[in-house]
Amino acid sequence: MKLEPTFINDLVVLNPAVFEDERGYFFEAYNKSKFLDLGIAIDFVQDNQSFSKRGTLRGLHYQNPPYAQTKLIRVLQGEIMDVAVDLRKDSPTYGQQFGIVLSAENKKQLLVPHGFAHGFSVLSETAVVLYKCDQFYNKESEGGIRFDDPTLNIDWGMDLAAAIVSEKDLILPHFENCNSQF
Ligand SMILES: Cc1cn([C@H]2C[C@H](O)[C@@H](COP(=O)(O)OP(=O)(O)O[C@H]3O[C@H](C)C(=O)[C@H](O)[C@H]3O)O2)c(=O)[nH]c1=O
Repeated sequence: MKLEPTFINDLVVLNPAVFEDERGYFFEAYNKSKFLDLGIAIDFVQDNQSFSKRGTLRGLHYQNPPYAQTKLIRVLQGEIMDVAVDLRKDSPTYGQQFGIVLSAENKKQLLVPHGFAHGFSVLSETAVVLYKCDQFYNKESEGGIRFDDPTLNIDWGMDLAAAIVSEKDLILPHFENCNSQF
């Protein structure tokens, strides 16, 4: 497992050691001891999995403290544009975003710490996304930002006019009005 820092502190990409042979491949997606060796001391408590059709856009979501979540995101099938936005008010990269293509093919994982809004768009026919969380779901603490916020101007890698978005996500506030408490 190799850790690839990004320009945003604590937001990192993880690249697994993949063992391939004539049968296919094997890799350790999570190993607590190896994560500790990389300086990542996280106790995950919940695994989430979602299936989405091409053009689906989920997010941007976060949970406010004390239910803030670190998420370790990977793609089991298909390809997504995964995006995290830094909401930490004291961060030098506050309001800045990082996007990366995660796919079953590249096997990359994105570790999104507390203090970020997270979302993804589906670039393949379908996508199965699995993400580990270090805090349980808490609906009351949920917050979010519109995926098409003009200030963030996120490139989701797709035509937003055709985005498949939940009712809930269509009424999320803009960045400047979000209720983030980080
Ligand atoms: C997140 C979550 C949801 N639910 C229930 C609540 C709803 O009845 C149903 C669908 O939830 P929602 O529409 O919020 O699912 P997504 O839009 O995929 O939400 C996720 O989207 C982006 C990508 C994220 O990063 C968040 O982890 C998460 O908010 O599952 C649960 O029971 N447990 C959970 O942890």
